[in-house]
Amino acid sequence: MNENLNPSNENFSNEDLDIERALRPLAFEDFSGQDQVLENLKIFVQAANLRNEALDHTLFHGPPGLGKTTLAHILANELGVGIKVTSGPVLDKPGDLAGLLTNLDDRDVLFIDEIHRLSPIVEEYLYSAMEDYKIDIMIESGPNARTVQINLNPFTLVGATTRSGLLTAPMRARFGIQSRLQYYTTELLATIVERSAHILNVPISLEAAIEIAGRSRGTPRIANALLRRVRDFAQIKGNGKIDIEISKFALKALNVDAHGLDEMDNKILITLIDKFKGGPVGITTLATAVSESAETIEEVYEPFLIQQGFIMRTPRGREVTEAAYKHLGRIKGGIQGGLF
Ligand SMILES: Nc1ncnc2c1ncn2[C@@H]1O[C@H](COP(=O)(O)OP(=O)(O)OP(=O)(O)O)[C@@H](O)[C@H]1O
Ligand SMILES: [Mg+2]
Repeated sequence: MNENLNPSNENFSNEDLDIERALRPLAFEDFSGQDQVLENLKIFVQAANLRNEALDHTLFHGPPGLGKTTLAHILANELGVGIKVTSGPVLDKPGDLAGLLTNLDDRDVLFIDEIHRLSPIVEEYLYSAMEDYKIDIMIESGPNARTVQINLNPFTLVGATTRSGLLTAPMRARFGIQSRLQYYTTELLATIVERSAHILNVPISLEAAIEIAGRSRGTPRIANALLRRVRDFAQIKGNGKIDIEISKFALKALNVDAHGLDEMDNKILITLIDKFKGGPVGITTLATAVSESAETIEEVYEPFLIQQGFIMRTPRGREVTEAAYKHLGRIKGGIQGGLF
């Protein structure tokens, strides 16, 4: 799993990751939001269960912390099967993959996180496993070396990626089900915060849940992380209950952006304003200016900035909006927009 590699949770401790696991929904019923995705998955799972077949290979893509790993585990639970978990960078030899594949029981889920980071040899090896549930295995070595074909149990590959643009076309084509996860609304995140508070056994007011939700960058993982930090403040500085006052106090002390924007979000907006007079500017130029890859900006950062109305995509490139100037306390056509 890539829990330590993505921008939204790099500062989390091990304890945080344990709690994150405890807060993870285990069934369709506990999972809020992503309605369209969920409706479809429920039907596909029901049909697969009815026919006693493996679910079609399923790809989840979308920004970090929106529920891809969670959904992979939910799928296995709802199919009533086992799950084996690995990730693209870990699987560096076809032999590793063969070991996993031959140990799958009928209809099991194999979850490959960061599937865009599979090595080309491993990826190619996966193709026949996905398509025909067959793999070639090399036995013996030297002059007696030969390959034998092994039949696998029918299984479901669940892939997750934050960077679907980096998936090869043949890989993508082998997923019968492909779902893109979207950012969550504040209302939805507030219900997730309330559910998590309930699990953590800490009382919270609706107003406080909404306040925390609104600063969570549309992302359940961030909402849960903020909730845990606010809970610390409530226990040490307050009376243990999370109300709006202690929430505001804690979020201010934590230096959380009013919209939950992270460092890179703000860097992108500030760069657009200060270096490019607010744009429009091409994505590659912008990417170079903020030292990030164009694909990451397009897939991880930009969708949220667009959804929040801070950036517009125009035919000539990316442009900041009035709201971005306001958010950063800048004046449009300020110093940089003057004479020069
Ligand atoms: N719809 C949801 N309802 C409740 N909690 C959720 C939901 N989606 C995600 N979460 C919570 O957010 C946390 C992060 O979700 P998850 O690990 O599934 O994200 P991810 O998309 O796999 O992220 P990454 O790309 O970083 O791997 C989970 O531990 C879970 O508690
Ligand atoms: Mg994940």
